[in-house]
Amino acid sequence: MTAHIENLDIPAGMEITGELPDGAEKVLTPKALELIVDLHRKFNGERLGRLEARKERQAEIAAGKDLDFLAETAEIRNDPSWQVAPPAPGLEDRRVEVTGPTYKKMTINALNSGAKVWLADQEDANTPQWDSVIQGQINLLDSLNREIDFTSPEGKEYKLAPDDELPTIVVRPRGWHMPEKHIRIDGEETSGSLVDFALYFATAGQVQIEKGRGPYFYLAKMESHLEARLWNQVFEHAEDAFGLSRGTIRATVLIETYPAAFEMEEILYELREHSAGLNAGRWDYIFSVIKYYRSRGSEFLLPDRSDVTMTVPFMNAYTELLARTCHKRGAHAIGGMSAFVPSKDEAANKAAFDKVREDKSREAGKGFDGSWVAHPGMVSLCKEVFTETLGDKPNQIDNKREDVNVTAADLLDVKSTPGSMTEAGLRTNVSVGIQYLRAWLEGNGAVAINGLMEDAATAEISRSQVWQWLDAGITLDSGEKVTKDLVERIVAEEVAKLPGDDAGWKDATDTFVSVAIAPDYVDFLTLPAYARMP
Ligand SMILES: CC(=O)SCCNC(=O)CCNC(=O)[C@H](O)C(C)(C)COP(=O)(O)OP(=O)(O)OC[C@H]1O[C@@H](n2cnc3c(N)ncnc32)[C@H](O)[C@@H]1OP(=O)(O)O
Ligand SMILES: O=CC(=O)O
Repeated sequence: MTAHIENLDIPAGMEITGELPDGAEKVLTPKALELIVDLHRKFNGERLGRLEARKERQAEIAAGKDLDFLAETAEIRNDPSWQVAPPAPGLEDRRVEVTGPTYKKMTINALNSGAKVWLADQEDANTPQWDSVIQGQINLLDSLNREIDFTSPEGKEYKLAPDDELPTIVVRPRGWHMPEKHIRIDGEETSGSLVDFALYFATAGQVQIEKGRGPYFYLAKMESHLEARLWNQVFEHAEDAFGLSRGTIRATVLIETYPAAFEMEEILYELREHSAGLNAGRWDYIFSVIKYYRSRGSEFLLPDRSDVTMTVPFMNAYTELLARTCHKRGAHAIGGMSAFVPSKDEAANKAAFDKVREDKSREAGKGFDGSWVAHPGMVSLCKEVFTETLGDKPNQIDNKREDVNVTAADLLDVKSTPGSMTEAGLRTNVSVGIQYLRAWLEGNGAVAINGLMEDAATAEISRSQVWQWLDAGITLDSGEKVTKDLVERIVAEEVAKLPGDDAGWKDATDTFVSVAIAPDYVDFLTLPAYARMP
């Protein structure tokens, strides 16, 4: 690590703190830094306003109002005339998308995976550790310039496949809620979203344009079409600032919050010139369902995390509506993440592949145009399954799914979810949550635990479920009522089972307990965790 800050051309009003990795000047260019300043001054106030609006909506739900399709935007939904832009170059065929963080080795492995798209993640599979934020941008730029290679400590060499075999890169910046504490402007903390967007857009994004593709993004955790409008304004501003034509930037929006499921059409509409469709972000969606209805009693209590599958009524309804909405508007519908990853154990490996096959087949049958896998080992399987449905066609946007008629009541039908609330489920939530948080605090945003990919979204489910069960004082299958004492006892017992001494688990345990047991629900566990990060 070398501090290069004194060598950077830092615009007036900007302050950068924290050490920088070698090569940082390649991405912290004057144009990129000026864009960050510009975007911050123009849009940060609105971003903070949108975050306040989230709190107001949450308070309305807590007071008994239900989410519903918006009356004020009915005209947009009822207007059959509008469509989103046709797919941009490199985004026509998205039958398999591999996701993963932008660490150097994983960048090369993801790009060599044979997927059609790589979701280069600066969000849930990553941590906002300052070094990772900047190094990830360097890796993206270096890979486009074919200046990336890696040698493992064991001497294994990693090199990029030829250009025409590489997937299209789609970057997922941090969500609107995350700050970037190492860059301040006019004395104010900046937005992680705007920093990630601007650094990529101004550097690697411009190389993408030269190569005939573009700066493409996945937009995470949005809660309303007004948040999508804000992104659209950011895109227009950036395109104008760089003299680019409208629609050069493209964005696929993750529908992964409960309120956003009621505004899918409006979100497509707001971004229509920049839209590259929607994705069914299932894990964050479950987290958001718990978050929004956490205090609304037994109708909104979810059973064990493992019981909340894609076939339960409220999850089925949301994915049906997503496929229908996208295809009605000429947009791609992209499926979500099956969390099963390959295993060295033969039986577990077969079970993982069977589960992923089943999941991807169901999505292809619903009309999705492609889907996500968490691991390069699953790329061929997903490609094969979607090809069974798509054949040579790049997508199935022509499958309009006019048979789908999902109502607000269907989306809200949480009470029909079969399953039970068990002590084993509580223990898993505690153990997995703490193990994940330790990895996160040490700078690793995604890990495999018990054969499942765990990232920030799945950890949010675990800690939210503990909070909800405790708040509701539910009785477990064991006959025990969930109380603060019980959770604390289970935390101690589960930590004792983990390898190493308890001291090594202290930060993660404290963070978990602070969000799982606190009387006031914390909106994102990554916020207190980020506060613990240097
Ligand atoms: C809810 C959501 O938001 S989902 C999207 C966000 N989440 C993600 O993107 C998770 C992505 N997946 C991962 O990070 C990883 O697959 C993990 C952490 C779950 C498992 O990783 P590992 O424990 O390294 O798995 P494993 O040992 O089987 O990996 C085998 C090889 O594949 C590589 N690999 C595994 N997953 C990925 C990936 N997603 N991208 C690139 N390379 C990968 C590993 O680096 C390793 O490479 P090597 O053999 O050259 O050393
Ligand atoms: O971001 C994806 C999800 O499933 O959550």
